[in-house]
Amino acid sequence: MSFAFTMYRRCVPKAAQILLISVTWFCSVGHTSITSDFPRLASYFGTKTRYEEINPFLLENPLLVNRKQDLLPNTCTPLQIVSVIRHGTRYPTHKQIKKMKKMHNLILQYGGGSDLVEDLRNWNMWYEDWMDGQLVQKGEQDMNNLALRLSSLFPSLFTAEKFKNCNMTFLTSSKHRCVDSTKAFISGLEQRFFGFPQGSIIGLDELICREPVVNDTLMRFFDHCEKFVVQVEDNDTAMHEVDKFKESPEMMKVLRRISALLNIPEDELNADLIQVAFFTCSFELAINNTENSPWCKLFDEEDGKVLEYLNDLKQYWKRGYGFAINSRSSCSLFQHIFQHLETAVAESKRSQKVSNPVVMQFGHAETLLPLLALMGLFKDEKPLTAENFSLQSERKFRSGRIVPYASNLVFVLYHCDLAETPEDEYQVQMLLNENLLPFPHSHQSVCVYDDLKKQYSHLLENCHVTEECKLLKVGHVSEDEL
Ligand SMILES: O=P(O)(O)O[C@H]1[C@H](OP(=O)(O)O)[C@@H](OP(=O)(O)O)[C@H](O)[C@@H](O)[C@H]1OP(=O)(O)O
Repeated sequence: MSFAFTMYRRCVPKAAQILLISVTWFCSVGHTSITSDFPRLASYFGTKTRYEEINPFLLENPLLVNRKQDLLPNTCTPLQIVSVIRHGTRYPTHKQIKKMKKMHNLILQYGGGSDLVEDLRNWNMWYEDWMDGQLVQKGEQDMNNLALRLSSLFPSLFTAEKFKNCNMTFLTSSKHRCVDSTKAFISGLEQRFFGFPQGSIIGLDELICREPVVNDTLMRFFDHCEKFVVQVEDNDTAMHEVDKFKESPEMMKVLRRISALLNIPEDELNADLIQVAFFTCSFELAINNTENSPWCKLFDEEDGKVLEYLNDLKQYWKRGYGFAINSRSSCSLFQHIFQHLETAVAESKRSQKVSNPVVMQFGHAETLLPLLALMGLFKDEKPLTAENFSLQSERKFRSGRIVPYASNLVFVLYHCDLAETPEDEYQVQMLLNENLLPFPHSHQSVCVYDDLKKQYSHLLENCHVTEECKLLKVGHVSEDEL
């Protein structure tokens, strides 16, 4: 058995882990000078965070792939990748645009007395209702570049031949931003394989499978889960902790500061309007790359932390660990991923070609977060509540680190030639946003496929989404849901 393979055998021995950590540390430290000039607020935008905050070197070179050294050695061949990807950068939703207009009008009505207020008064409110969450041009680039980077990270999987032979699957949620993201991703692949320019409509007749396939049952499972819809989505009391934090001392402090800065009476403002002002700063940066928007000058770093927590509370209670049904509703997607892996392993054992080596599935933050929670990732010891903002300052559940725009969870299945036993031949790694993601049960970055199946047998065998989503009785969510 080779030294390299021994190092990675089973759930990677300690020495290799230290090596991996050192490589990761070196990479991130090596890039601190690039990030130092960026607005500090940009790391507090939660789900409105641009992808480059996670991998800052992409600001310099959006096609740079620097993770090759983290993957399994050459004695292991990638057989398949199965991914769940959030759409790229998008416009604000209609709901947020409405709030933006209200906030800007308040500044026009009351504001005065400082250069900052003057800048905000002169700011052009260019967001319009029709934009409603649609993918922006930067979002297309996000996807195009992601396709180029992933295909260069796994060149043996992303080949022109597999593409032409329809051995790649592209599933998407029905929302515009996801369909357009899928198309932009496919266009990135075409660019790689055939040299088409980005966004080109020139096609090859034989490329019948270049159209995304809409599958809301998988990518918008939350809409199809009655228990989730009734007990969480449509339940006014489910976001209790979020609503409470909107009235918290931390939030009130931010509100009072903004009220004084803008000369707007405190009772004209509320947490939603403060939050939308902060989001406007995020949209200006993510969509237009504007680093000096007057909206950003309203906030200091402490405000950023409070507003990030407000967003994280929503994600936690609506999509994360807050209620069990949030993650249980994603069982079918989880099982679907494993069905792909299982088929690939079976085909490989029969010495057949893997029929579906590339599976790309495009959805939302609300697709990815429940899935990650189902797998036990980013789980803090204590729940996120309105009262524990300070206690949670080092929390794992930071949506901006987990599900920024274009975030992606990738399962990579390998066949390893030098395995000691037949079971050890198949190994899995996970990447989140192109960085190795340790498995929660072992904290290791590689796992034998059979071990992984055992680890998640309770989800693979005992989670039946029709049962999980059945609404037994209408009413409040019980405490044991926590
Ligand atoms: O606060 P907004 O209106 O932007 O909320 C969006 C969701 O955005 P997010 O909370 O994740 O920042 C959006 O998720 P996305 O992944 O598609 O961006 C979600 O699909 C949409 O329904 C909005 O949720 P809402 O809170 O139900 O309005």
